Amino acid sequence: MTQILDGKALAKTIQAQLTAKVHDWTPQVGRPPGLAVIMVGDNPASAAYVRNKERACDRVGIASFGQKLPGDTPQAYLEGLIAELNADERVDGILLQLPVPQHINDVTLLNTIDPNKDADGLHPVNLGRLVRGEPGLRSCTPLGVMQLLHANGIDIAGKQAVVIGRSILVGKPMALMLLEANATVTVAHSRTHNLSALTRSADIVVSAIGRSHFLTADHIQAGAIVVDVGINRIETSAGQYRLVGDVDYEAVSPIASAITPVPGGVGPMTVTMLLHNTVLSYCQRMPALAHERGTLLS
Ligand SMILES: Nc1nc(=O)c2c([nH]1)NC[C@@H]1CN(c3ccc(C(=O)N[C@@H](CCC(=O)O)C(=O)O)cc3)C=[N+]21
Ligand SMILES: [Mg+2]
Repeated sequence: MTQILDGKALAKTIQAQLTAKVHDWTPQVGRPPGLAVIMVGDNPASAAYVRNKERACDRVGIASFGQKLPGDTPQAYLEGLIAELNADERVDGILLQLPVPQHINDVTLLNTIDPNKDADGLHPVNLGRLVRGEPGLRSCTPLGVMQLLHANGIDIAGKQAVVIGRSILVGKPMALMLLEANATVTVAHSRTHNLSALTRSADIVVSAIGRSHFLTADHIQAGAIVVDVGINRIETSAGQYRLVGDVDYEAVSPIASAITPVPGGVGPMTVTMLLHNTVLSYCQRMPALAHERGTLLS
């Protein structure tokens, strides 16, 4: 029997734990944790994600300081806004929703976010902490994948893991987290030769490429663990949109020993780890909660 790695269910459990802690801590601190999501332009997929994130904040008791800005907002305005949010005591987490419009330099902006409020874990300081194996804020999607594997009792140490995709948001931090958990990690990407031979030798395959039905039965060895980070919208024959991952689920799931569905796998975990990072940052910034640090995901 293939184990379905149910991200929706785990997200619900972790969000309930976070809710209880936020409920206890808000009176102690005198304010709830706060998250500011900055969205520039009106990409409909981004708008849907941002709405999801705000609804999840509401459920958990995190205050939202969302900013939806027009697509022609100047770089200097965004730098000023981030400086304000860095200085705002009510804000524990800041996230710049990606992608941003062409005229915006996202790297420059991400580098101006206070590393201790960097809810996405994309600041060089937090990436450096991850490389060194130090505690810090970590990229939400790979952190969510690690939680999902851990909560389902999947042993990582000594396994061959192949991560497909090398983005700074997913592929690179994913490889580092698997390495930290003692996997033997290979990072594959669009220039990799003979990908299917490589993935067929893997015990764990994480796909983060963004192409629907890319990973087929030919790519997977029997008993492998398959994690699908892809979020692709495809048009159905009825003219509607359906969310699918990178993995041909029907073909791959009978071969795998464990697999994440899309939707309901990695996506809900990403949102939950964003909430987690915001609460972690709150905990680390508030002296009243000093004794609680390190208890969050245990
Ligand atoms: N700075 C930044 N950080 C991000 O973490 C970030 C980003 N920019 N830009 C876009 C991607 C995408 N992303 C998702 C979050 C939740 C779901 C999610 O909740 N998915 C649900 C379904 C959602 C639906 O039905 O539309 C699921 O898979 O079950 C998906 C994708 C975060 N991203
Ligand atoms: Mg890539």
